[in-house]
Amino acid sequence: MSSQAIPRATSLADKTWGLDSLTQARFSFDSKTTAATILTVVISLLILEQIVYRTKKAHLPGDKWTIPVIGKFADSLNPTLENYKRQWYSGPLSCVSVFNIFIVIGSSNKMARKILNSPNHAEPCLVASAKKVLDPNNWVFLHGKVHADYRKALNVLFTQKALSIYLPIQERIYREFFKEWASHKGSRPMMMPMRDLNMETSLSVFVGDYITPENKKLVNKLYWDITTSLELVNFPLAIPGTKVYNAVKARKVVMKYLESSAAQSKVRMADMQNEPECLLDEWTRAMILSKNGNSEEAKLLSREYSDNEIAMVVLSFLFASQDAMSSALVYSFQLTADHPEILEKIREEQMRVRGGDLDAPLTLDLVEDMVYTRAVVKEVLRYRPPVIMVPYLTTRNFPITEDYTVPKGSMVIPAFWNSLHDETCFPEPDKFMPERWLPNEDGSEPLAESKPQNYLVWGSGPHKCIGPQYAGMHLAATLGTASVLLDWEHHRTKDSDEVKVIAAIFPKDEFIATFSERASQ
Ligand code: HEM
Repeated sequence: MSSQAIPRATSLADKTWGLDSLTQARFSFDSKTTAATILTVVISLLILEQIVYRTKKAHLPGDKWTIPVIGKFADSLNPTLENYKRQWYSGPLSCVSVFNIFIVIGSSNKMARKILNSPNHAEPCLVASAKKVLDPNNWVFLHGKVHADYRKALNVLFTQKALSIYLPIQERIYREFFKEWASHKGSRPMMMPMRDLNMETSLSVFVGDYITPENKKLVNKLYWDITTSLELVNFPLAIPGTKVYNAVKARKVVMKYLESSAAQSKVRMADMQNEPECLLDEWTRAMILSKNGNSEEAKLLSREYSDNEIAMVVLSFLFASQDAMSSALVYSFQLTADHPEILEKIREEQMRVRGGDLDAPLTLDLVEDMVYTRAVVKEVLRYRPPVIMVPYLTTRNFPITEDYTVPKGSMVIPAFWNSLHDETCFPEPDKFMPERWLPNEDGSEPLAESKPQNYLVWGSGPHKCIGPQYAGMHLAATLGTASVLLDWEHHRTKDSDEVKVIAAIFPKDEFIATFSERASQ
């Protein structure tokens, strides 16, 4: 090897140390020594990496050694439910390392809730790339009182009054999409068409007509770049060509549309003659009305939220809801196709609550009456929870149990699967059984409701999901309406029961199905 990389002082003209003699030092290059030095440094770093990993791991289950530098990166590129389950059932706490990020997973109900409810020790980081992708200033990264105040102000967007404005918008979109699904010749993977239905519904509910139909399509397309970049661990640098780079670019464009919508809504709602027609309108009107109010909520709302702040909230709603809702929708249709007797019961209930009138507009009361359909939705979310875990980051050493402290700067991940498959309240947990959510014959609460702390579908603690009412209404209304308008057939493949993870979980074959209008129509 001829390259001479590291200059080494090999002799001095005289043996006295000083600036003069130093400048006279003759440097020569010794390639063997250079190679040896590099090798020593590399080996030392690799040994150090293992020592640090072993020290952090302590007695937790997990690999004894970590793969140098990349750790379990290969697994995180191709996550499978089987691999995850192996990890979750290896102990209430277990660990892995990916790109030298030390990750502790809390899979028992106690550990998962402890992580979610310890805001002084851990805060959500969503996924490693989330701050870059969503903008570090996004409200979801706030903490403590500022965050709690923000949430209180946002509650106005999910009141019964607000939800009743959203429902007709949703129903109009379902019916349009169902027509398209039924007119499609032959079977196809339904994950993307169902994602499109969700995106169209979310955008129309959130920003109404402030974004044109063409631009909604563009936002939908751009948002896919955001979704695919939100892997648990991504290539760490946002350099051109990487998913994170594309996602940041997409977010900037999406934000422009959302900011413009917020500005238009403020103007339209300032005129009291105009009625609120979407979530943005609910917010901007509430801001105007609360200017003179004295309640705590009025004070929180009366602050002037900028177009940028409002747009970031809507972006966070899209981020938080889009993939989880698409996952829930896909599994709702797949599981009901695989269990025709359950679909039949949904149909019976839908015909009953709608009084046989399939054109009657949906109302919140009607959705409330759909007891069985809502039990199906609850079971879909338990059986295939869209969000299987939520990454948090420790902000200081976190003594999570008496004998283990998660080091500061580690990722700490509550995993929900074990809680939702706990046979003490969900007997035969791997069976899809909506009946488990219905009251017992004597009217008492079913066993499934006996440990509400186990139902971690929406998380827990200060960052618990803000949209369960909206999500539950959307899922029951979509499935219920589809059940009376459509027939659908699932074309099962060997991958139908396998799971892939794209932020949320989906059937690996993306649910291949055929839809047709119901013969009785
Ligand atoms: C089936 C649908 C959904 C599921 C399974 C789901 C699940 C979750 C989970 C597990 C979390 C993390 C909770 C935690 O850290 O403790 C979360 C947070 C959140 N979700 Fe949802 N979600 C859904 C739909 C929605 C919808 C429709 C919206 C808004 C319209 C929404 C808005 C949010 C927001 C804003 C947060 C962050 C809250 C905060 O940091 O304070 N989600 N969701």
